[in-house]
Amino acid sequence: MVSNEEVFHLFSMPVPRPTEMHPDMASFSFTPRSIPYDQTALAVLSMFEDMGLTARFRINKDVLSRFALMVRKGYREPPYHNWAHAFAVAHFCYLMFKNTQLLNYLDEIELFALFAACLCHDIDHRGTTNSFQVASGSVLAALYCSEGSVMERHHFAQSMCILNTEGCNIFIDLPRKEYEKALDLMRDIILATDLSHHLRIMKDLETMAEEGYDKKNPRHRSLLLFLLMTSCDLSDQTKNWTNSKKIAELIYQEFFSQGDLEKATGRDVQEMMDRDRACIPLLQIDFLNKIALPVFRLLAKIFPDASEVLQAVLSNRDKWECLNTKLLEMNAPRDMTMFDMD
Ligand SMILES: Cc1nc2ccc(C(=O)NCC(C)C)cc2n2c(-c3cc(OC(C)(C)C)ccc3Cl)nnc12
Ligand SMILES: [Mg+2]
Ligand SMILES: [Zn+2]
Repeated sequence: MVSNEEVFHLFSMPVPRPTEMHPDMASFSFTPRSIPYDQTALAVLSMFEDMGLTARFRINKDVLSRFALMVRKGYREPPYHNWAHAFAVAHFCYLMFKNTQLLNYLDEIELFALFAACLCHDIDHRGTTNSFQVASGSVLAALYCSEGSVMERHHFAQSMCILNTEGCNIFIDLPRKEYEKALDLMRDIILATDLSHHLRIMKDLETMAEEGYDKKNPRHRSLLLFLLMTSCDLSDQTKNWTNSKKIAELIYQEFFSQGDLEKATGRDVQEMMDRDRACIPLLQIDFLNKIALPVFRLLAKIFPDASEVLQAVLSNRDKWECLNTKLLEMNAPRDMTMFDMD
């Protein structure tokens, strides 16, 4: 639980507009990681307000403050899957609202659920993968491995715990039907952040983009929410090269720590988790080409106003190609030491 002083301090402050917090907070090039940790809870309130969600759903300000502080507190501090990631993910959802006609595609309850899911989608992450949970026989695997998406089920369960905590339920004043819809959406959207779920629906996403989004088609509405969630989850790749390179550093710190654990327990290690074998530029080129770029190509096709983010990801992919070529020419080791290169 968060202290009453913390909550009072937050909800007693007048909520600034996002652009009063940072002049370019509503532009795609803005890096949300530049907002200091202790301003992020206020920034969450500010984005809720600016999207009209607080008014539309009569969200009580002290409930929203308690919710934001509880969610932030629900994150651990692994190198990548921490609160800064969740905040950056939610910020991209806000950017889509500010820079595209998002509410021509989704209705407000879907936006509300998507934004809340962005904030909660990795809560209590330990910096290890689903397969590591199963292989190490963790408590979470014992709880969820029969259904799959072990971590994502845990993230949703943790989110429900917060919503069921006294004074923290931001959906509480919704009529019953909207309340149930919001929680169903939260669940489906958080479960959709499992990479294997995303790979399973890629064909359907491409078909939807080909046919053209049809907001009367419930399947299209679900697919669009999943695409938006994945875009938000990958949005660090839509920023400048410095940000992109920094994120890779954090992700491989997490991956290599898992690899070290797997080596220590005599289990075989994937190359991308093995600090002695991984070639980070090649792995990033592969991930951007196979996973990130297809996502942002689809996003740009459905939301032409978001085309600039696709350009940014292409530019980052090209930077990794240049770096890889340079390292090959220098016949240099392509490990973490490469991070002090520009
Ligand atoms: C910069 C960047 N490099 C990555 C390199 C590799 C991988 C990875 O898991 N490779 C496994 C093989 C089987 C593909 C993920 C990476 N990654 C993610 C990410 C995305 C996730 O899932 C969604 C959002 C649904 C795609 C889930 C977890 C993570 Cl960490 N976010 N940023 C990155
Ligand atoms: Mg996740
Ligand atoms: Zn995530």
